[in-house]
Amino acid sequence: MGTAVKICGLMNEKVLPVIREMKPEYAGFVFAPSRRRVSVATARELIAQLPSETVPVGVFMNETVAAMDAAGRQAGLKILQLHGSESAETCARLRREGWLVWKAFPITSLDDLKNLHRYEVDGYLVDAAGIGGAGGTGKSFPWQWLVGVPLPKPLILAGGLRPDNVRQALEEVAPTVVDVSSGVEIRGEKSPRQIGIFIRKVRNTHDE
Ligand SMILES: O=C(O)c1ccccc1NCC(=O)[C@H](O)[C@H](O)COP(=O)(O)O
Repeated sequence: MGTAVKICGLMNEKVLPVIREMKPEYAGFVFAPSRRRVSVATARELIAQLPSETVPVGVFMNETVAAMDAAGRQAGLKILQLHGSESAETCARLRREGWLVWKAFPITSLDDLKNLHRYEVDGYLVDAAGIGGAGGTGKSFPWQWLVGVPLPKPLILAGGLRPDNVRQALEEVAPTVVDVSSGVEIRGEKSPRQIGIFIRKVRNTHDE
């Protein structure tokens, strides 16, 4: 199986044709404070139009279990991605409620990689560190830090990925999923063309 793709920060219907054509494995909806934040109602409308192959992921930062559970049910999410300082116990509670949980870890040094082992979750997302741990910065951390380090799986690589560097990331890190937001935007808006190019690069179906 090849590496899966998550296109994060979907906000409106303009991207739906390319999502329906390319069928990325995951689509992300940001509920955390962000310029990409969507309401539960908007997410619900977009999620209802995703192809069946694309799993909807909700991105939260430091929300209560009750708020995430309610938003997740209303919007029709399948995976909750926790991008703040949520504890291992918060993740465990959500899993007991039946949610699949991806925990995001901002990586600023090799030491940060030790945090992954403190959690038992369904995905370990390593990302560059934005303010308060926020993602969607378009910045990357040195992926070489991941090479040869035993890490729990599935591993989701995020932060500063673009169509022109994603093949290198795949070769160096071989993650389970690559997660992109800024790298498929033009002037702050998701670009259907860049989304298509990115997914083709990952699937190695682009013209060299
Ligand atoms: O995307 C955001 O604006 C965001 C805000 C707050 C917390 C998380 C956020 N995004 C999470 C993601 O999964 C992004 O895809 C990931 O951080 C990669 O972003 P980018 O470097 O822009 O590709």
